[in-house]
Amino acid sequence: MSDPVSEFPELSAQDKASVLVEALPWLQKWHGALVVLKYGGNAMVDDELKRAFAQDVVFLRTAGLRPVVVHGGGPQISTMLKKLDIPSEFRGGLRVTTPETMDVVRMVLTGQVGRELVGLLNAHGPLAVGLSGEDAGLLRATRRAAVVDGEPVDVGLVGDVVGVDPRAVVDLLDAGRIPVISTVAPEVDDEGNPVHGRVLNVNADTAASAIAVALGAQKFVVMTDVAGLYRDWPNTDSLVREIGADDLADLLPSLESGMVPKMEACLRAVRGGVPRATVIDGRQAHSVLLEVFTTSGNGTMVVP
Ligand SMILES: Nc1ncnc2c1ncn2[C@@H]1O[C@H](COP(=O)(O)OP(=O)(O)O)[C@@H](O)[C@H]1O
Ligand SMILES: CC(=O)N[C@@H](CCC(=O)OP(=O)(O)O)C(=O)O
Repeated sequence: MSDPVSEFPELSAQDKASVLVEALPWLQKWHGALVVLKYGGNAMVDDELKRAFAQDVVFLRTAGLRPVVVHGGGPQISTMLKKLDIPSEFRGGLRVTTPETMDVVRMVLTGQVGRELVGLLNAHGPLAVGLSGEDAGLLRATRRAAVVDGEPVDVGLVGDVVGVDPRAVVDLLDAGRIPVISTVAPEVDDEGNPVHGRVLNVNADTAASAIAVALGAQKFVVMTDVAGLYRDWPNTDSLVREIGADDLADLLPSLESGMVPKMEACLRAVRGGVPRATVIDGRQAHSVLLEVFTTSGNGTMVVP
């Protein structure tokens, strides 16, 4: 392989050295750490950003961290449903999922979005392996209802993760691979017995936090399409840099729908033992690297 050329010829040698030196304590702190990254559908609509994300994940792995990617794909599911002329609506932030819609959700998440991410990561070497919540009993979910104006609403084949068996993910990490997980989950009944042949559509933020807790992750990072959590949305002066779990729990009821599953996921992660959960701006190239390896960090950090 020929030597790589500089991607940033406009930076001085001193600037480049400063960036590397600033990263040193963070490289030491996070060496060996298991980090779960939730990659959202809205953060993956631009090819350049997707490639930058793949570079960041491979960077983490090369620096000795253990990254696990959990992805969504809401916009991609909506695009495919439209192409197939299947009507689609959201109630209480959840997609109303008929059996026909579920086939498309599964096809798009596992067969399209997951495959694309695996391909982008593997442009750097044979690292990524894709799996879905259906593989090796990774996820189990029960049916849930959305709540709209205080009333439960039937949203069809939508689930809540009630169990995670992370052993397949750990096996891949131990083999030096990067697991890439799509969040389709087999249905179980209230006793935990499988409901044969049925899979459920689960919100990817919520599933990612359950996976982070089950893996005992040291860090949970959720990418989105805003700079972070705004206390007083959409007032851009109200960006929250750090928030404690109790403060966040008090704020949750006042948040609007898009941010609710994300912040709930962060809260569940820290309450489940993950020391830090961060929401970062997926529209900024290399936001993962900035979050993990710089002192100023990025986005909104939730701490216990
Ligand atoms: N308090 C808030 N802080 C930040 N974003 C908010 C807030 N309330 C609502 N939002 C909206 O939530 C959106 C993020 O949610 P969503 O679109 O579901 O993301 P994704 O597809 O990345 O999972 C933001 O783009 C923003 O429009
Ligand atoms: C139940 C439900 O709404 N599921 C989501 C699953 C995908 C997802 O969560 O994707 P993002 O992370 O890109 O939003 C959906 O069907 O869109």
